[in-house]
Amino acid sequence: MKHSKKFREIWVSTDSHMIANEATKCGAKVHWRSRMSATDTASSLVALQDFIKGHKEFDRIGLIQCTSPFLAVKYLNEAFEHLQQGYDSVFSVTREFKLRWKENRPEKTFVAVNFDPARRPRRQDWDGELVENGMFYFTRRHLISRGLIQGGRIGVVQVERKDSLEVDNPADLNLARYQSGDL
Ligand SMILES: CC(=O)N[C@H]1[C@H]([C@H](O)[C@H](O)CO)O[C@](O)(C(=O)O)C[C@@H]1O
Repeated sequence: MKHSKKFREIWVSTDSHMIANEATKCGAKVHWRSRMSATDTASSLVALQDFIKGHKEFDRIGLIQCTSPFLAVKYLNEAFEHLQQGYDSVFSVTREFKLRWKENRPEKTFVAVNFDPARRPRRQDWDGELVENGMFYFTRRHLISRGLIQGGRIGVVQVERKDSLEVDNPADLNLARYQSGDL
């Protein structure tokens, strides 16, 4: 984020003194989360709503999730270009080539969701699908106030598969360590 030199201010939203200390050491400002937005089940939207309540000065806000360790400046630069072109919200996605199936209950039968089994696509013949990878979300204050992270004119930044890992459990953390050469 710092290396992109595009942010007016960088804030870390937390209720932890340890994280706040680290943030300050790195030159970020600290937003102390309200109790309601610092629970295990609070969504990012709730955290954003909590942030804008205390910071009326920002119209555009970028939420960078620390669970995406392979964030790169090139992706942020692309997001900024989109914002300059007039997009209201821009978020990160990865192109996936997954054939998805849905379970019918209670019959326990299955139907294809995103392809026709009679005409199974090959990756090479298919554009695939854009899937959120949780790396970042740029948005506007008025959208957050309305309970939206994505809205208005919506744009995306495509992140390479190798950079799109999201850490959600200990196995992901091991993978991230392995990928970054820490293991
Ligand atoms: C901005 C946003 O909505 N963040 C949400 C993310 C993203 O949906 C996910 O990272 C996309 O891959 O998921 C959670 O962490 C989750 O479900 O555990 C909840 C969090 O509120």
